[in-house]
Amino acid sequence: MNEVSTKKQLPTKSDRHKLFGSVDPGPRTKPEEKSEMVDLQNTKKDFLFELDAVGISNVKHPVSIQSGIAPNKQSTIGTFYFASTISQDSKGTNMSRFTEQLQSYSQNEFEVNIPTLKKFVYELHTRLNQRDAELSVSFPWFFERKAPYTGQSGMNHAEAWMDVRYDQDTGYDITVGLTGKVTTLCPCSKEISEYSAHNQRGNLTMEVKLDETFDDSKVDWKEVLLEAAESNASARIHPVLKRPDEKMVTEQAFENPRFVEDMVRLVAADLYEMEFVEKFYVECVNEESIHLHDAVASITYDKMSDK
Ligand SMILES: Nc1nc2c(ncn2[C@@H]2O[C@H](COP(=O)(O)OP(=O)(O)OP(=O)(O)O)[C@@H](O)[C@H]2O)c(=O)[nH]1
Repeated sequence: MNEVSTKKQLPTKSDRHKLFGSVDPGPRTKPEEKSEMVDLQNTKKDFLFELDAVGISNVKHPVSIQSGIAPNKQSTIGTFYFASTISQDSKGTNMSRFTEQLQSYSQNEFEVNIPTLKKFVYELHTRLNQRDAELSVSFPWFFERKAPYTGQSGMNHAEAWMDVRYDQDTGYDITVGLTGKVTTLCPCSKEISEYSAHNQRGNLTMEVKLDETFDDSKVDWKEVLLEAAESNASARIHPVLKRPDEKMVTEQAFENPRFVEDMVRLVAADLYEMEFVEKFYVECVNEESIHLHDAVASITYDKMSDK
């Protein structure tokens, strides 16, 4: 017996598009050459207010970073924000210039470090014809971590970011930050219980304004901030722990109980002692294991005015 073919005979692709609502192009009345197009963005009038910032955000781009901890050079994904102020008499910024500028840095691997980002924002302010320009980039930073007893290693990561501004009147302003995770063991629980103590994963966020002499080819600020968080915690977090390691971190956490307030104050003290830090913000958010909610504490401190 012959098989009956059941294959559908479909309309052509262009007929299918029409079937689903596509229409032929209408008459063309507006110019297609750039030189003849209206340039709304560059209209000059009194537009009522100057704006603090106009730009683009959530721009993903591959970048490379240097790290004080292995792997010392790594590729990662940067999420960028670019902006500048605009004057009261400018209708809009030229948004294509932000991504044009980014593309000009991507020809060779875009290594995000302080000198490169300073050069980037300086050129951006010139390209935009504005008195300032700002760039923020955040990225996952990976670092090798060895287990405390067996030395078995694995890869941890933290979220890091850099914010670099240039203003032709005031110069550069550089802020860096990091959110790292730590173990915290509750001091209250330890104190009141016959045995054990609940503990949680703490998210430590530090943001610092760097002084202008800071040289990121000599000091890795990511490593320094991570150490400030971890060295003050109940215990560090590890990707690989064998039993002798687990025993060590469990006992270490019990020997070093911390409230969120303790974490913030201890990390603040470390940042206060760092010569290259001018201002800082520290926040600890503990994902409580005995609650559905988190415990939080934070501090903002300006070392220049000592408050
Ligand atoms: N200012 C402004 N631009 C927008 C907005 N939304 C989209 N655009 C952008 O407008 C851009 C095109 O404008 P411009 O960058 O000024 O283009 P252009 O005038 O050809 O650029 P230049 O040659 O550098 O002057 C596109 O990249 C769009 O992303 C908005 O809300 N405000």
